[in-house]
Amino acid sequence: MKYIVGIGGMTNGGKTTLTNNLLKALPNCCVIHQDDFFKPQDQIAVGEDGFKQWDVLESLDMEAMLSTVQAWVSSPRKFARAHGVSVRLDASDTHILILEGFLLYSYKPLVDLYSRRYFLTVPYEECKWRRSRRSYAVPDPPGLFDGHVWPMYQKYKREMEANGVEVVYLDGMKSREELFHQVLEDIQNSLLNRS
Ligand SMILES: Nc1ncnc2c1ncn2[C@@H]1O[C@H](COP(=O)(O)OP(=O)(O)O)[C@@H](O)[C@H]1O
Ligand SMILES: O=C(O)c1ccc[n+]([C@@H]2O[C@H](COP(=O)([O-])O)[C@@H](O)[C@H]2O)c1
Ligand SMILES: [Mg+2]
Repeated sequence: MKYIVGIGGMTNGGKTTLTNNLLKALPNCCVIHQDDFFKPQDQIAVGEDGFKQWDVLESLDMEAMLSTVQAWVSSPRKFARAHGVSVRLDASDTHILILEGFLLYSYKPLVDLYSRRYFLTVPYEECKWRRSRRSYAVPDPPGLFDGHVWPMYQKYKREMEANGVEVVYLDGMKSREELFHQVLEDIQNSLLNRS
């Protein structure tokens, strides 16, 4: 069985942290990080607001991300080997792929592939505070959060809801451990129901 999990939601909701914890616990589990598909800086549009438009779908090479997902779908075993993930020979023939990122459910060719879509959120103030403590490959210029990051998050979330994309919302204010156990248990139950 092939099982694709989305760990989506807002920037600094805790997606990467949760994903790394799940990867250690789930057998035959590979990961694809959406952040690895940002286009080079010189291809990022500058908006009327003067900000580089990092937080839009067009800043990501989603075709390349889709090809990577298709490579896993066509042979999870080969994909795992190529990415240094050990495949348990004794385990049942279940293969799991985690897709992790902030715009997972806005790209049409991917949206129906998920077996389960999670969506992490924290309140505005917490998100802004966590973000202010992060250092990205390209540092945030002053005002980026309120001028670009937050409005784009709201826009894509609205669109996702308007399109009726079904997600399981997760409260990113819970502890790392609580979130890990909640999602691990949910995935395990969902896998049992399918087998
Ligand atoms: N459950 C949590 N509670 C408090 N802080 C968290 C939690 N999960 C992650 N963090 C912290 O929040 C920041 C963003 O986490 P990260 O996993 O990188 O988020 P994302 O990938 O969604 O941007 C990091 O400093 C991380 O240590
Ligand atoms: O990773 C990069 O190269 C990169 C370059 C510029 C900006 N980012 C930021 O990365 C954010 C998404 O990652 P994350 O972990 O915060 O969800 C998004 O809000 C972007 O503004 C990321
Ligand atoms: Mg991240």
